[in-house]
Amino acid sequence: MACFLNCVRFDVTKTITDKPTSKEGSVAVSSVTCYSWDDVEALTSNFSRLIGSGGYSSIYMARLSSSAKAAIKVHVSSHRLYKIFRLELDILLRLQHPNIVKLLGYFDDSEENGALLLEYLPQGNLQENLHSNSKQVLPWRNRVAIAFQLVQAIEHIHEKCIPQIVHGDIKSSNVLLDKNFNSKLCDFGSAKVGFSSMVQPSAISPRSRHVTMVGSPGYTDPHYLRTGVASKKMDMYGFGVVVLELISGKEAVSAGNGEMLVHVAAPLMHEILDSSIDIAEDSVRGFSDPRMLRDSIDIDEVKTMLGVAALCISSPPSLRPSASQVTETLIQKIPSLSFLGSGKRV
Ligand SMILES: Nc1ncnc2c1ncn2[C@@H]1O[C@H](COP(=O)(O)OP(=O)(O)OP(=O)(O)O)[C@@H](O)[C@H]1O
Repeated sequence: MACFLNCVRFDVTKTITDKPTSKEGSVAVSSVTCYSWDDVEALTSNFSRLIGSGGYSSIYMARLSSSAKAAIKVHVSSHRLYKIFRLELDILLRLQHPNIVKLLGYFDDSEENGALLLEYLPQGNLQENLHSNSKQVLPWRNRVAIAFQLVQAIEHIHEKCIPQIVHGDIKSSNVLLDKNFNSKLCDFGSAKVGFSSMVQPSAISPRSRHVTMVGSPGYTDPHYLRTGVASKKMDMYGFGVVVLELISGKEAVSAGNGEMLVHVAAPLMHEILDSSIDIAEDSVRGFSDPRMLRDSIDIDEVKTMLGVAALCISSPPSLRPSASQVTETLIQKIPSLSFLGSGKRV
């Protein structure tokens, strides 16, 4: 494949500096390198190590030097899917946050081929870490930290960058973990950009009225499925499901019987939202991941997390909390978050 337009070789670094302003008046700056296809082949040693795959892409290990690793997300070659690549590239160029995967560079032929060079997250995605037998059991305090960091990433895209962004596909396989199990949100290929709170889906065909769905089974907001209206609150629904996964260790959709976690959790969620009942410790323990050490779980923290999940998934969208409300709740009610540093935001 030829080297296109303004792409340069990786040994002649060309950086693009993007400076979107945030609501808080701070300036996000990202320096990103543009690569040729030859560079992509060289960085991946001819695509020798596949580290992940999704509906639209394959992700390969890349080596920037003998010690520095990265990941290259190569989008499926297609004129239609090129738009998804461009969307993800344009969004990642705007974002700089410790809990959002960092864009290091990209390849773009301006027609149908694109690749993103991303920071490498060695612990893989949260779904594998929670549900694969080959992984060590995540302790409770890591689970709380992952939820806290994820909601801060969501808060950033919803409330702190301009234009605001709805991710559109919050799920555990889109949460990556670094060597210390800090979480980073990835995969902005389903995102919606540039509106205040609600937007009609852009992909409604005028002839068929067919709505192109975003979201994944087990995580998709039923309100979105009914109305086709995407909003920040659909991200909060996905976040609620991830919190249930973190607490229970169960998959969003059971690989065994196909049952959805939100259905399994529904009776407990109703109990929690009924403020006249103080939920029993046995119910909390009964729902919690049995692989976690009994003594490592703080029942009050689990109750707080269950309460957050209940508000995110059981309420109508207008009553669901915003990401900043969840962040504040977690800071106030979960003292163990102090191990992240100041006890406030990381
Ligand atoms: N930067 C990275 N570091 C390590 N692994 C990664 C990285 N990016 C992606 N992966 C792995 O690849 C998987 C798929 O990535 P991603 O979700 O971005 O692809 P996708 O094609 O957009 O998938 P989807 O089908 O969810 O749309 C992730 O779940 C993860 O296991």
